[in-house]
Amino acid sequence: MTLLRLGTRGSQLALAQARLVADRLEAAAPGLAVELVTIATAGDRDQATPLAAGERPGWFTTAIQEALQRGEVDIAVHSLKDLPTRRPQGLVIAAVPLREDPRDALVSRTGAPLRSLPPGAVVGTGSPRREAQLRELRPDLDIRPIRGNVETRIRKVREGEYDAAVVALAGLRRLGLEAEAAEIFGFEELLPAPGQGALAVECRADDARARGLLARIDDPAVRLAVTAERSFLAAIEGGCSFPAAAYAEHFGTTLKLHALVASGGRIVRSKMGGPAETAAGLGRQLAEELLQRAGLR
Ligand SMILES: NCc1[nH]cc(CCC(=O)O)c1CC(=O)O
Repeated sequence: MTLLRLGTRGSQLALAQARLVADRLEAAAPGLAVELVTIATAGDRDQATPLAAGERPGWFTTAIQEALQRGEVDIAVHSLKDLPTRRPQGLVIAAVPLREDPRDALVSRTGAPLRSLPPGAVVGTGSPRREAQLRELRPDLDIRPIRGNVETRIRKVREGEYDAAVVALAGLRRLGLEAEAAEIFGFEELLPAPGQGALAVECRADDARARGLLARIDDPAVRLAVTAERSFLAAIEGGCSFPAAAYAEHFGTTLKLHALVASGGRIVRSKMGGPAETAAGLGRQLAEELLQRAGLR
């Protein structure tokens, strides 16, 4: 019996995701036992500061990466969309094992979809990406910051602090709360964050044992899709600090990357197709096009 220590946040969603990865690893490597080690991140310690995605890179991941670098755990599981595009020293993303449905969902107090919320309804989201797209769909809404894990946000809606909130469908599904979704948004309405719904498993670059084990649960198709999305994000971050969204769809051996940037109350959208193995280039090219069209280059 050999042991692998897995570092994870302690939220219900993080633990559900960590168990998914642990189960896959144990199934792929008979005789392996995976032990979950919970680690509190800055985002877990501070539940009050309004959180703008992208404003605090590493808020949910850095403490776990540091434990990995110190050798306190052997692997780390993250929601890929929380992982900054800037890579830390000595760590690799050795598996992108599975992706849940990447779409965003609306949770509302009365069960009403977005179009049926009353004028001026209070909608919770701390994400500038979600806010920009919601404003285009419903300019009358009162969009307010919301913090806390998925269950907390649902509770704040139920208790009437908000009429509705937008959350990742992946989070609802993994918590067994899919029935809470009043609406699931199409990509043309609310394009997700790069990497949404996907998991990333990191280990130390020089840990051959962990790399070998993680290679067994890597999904190359998911990896290519999120590579396109993250290379888009990295190129946008180099050019501006505006909200961005991206999702890469698979069609056999080709990828179709949908992306948008929001700037000055305006959303600029585009899409681009290409062979899956050109994923990184596809992301960079689409970022360049959008930055130019948005007048940011
Ligand atoms: N930082 C929040 C966060 N990070 C990952 C998820 C959900 C799972 C995922 O998107 O992969 C969420 C919650 C949400 O966006 O509603």
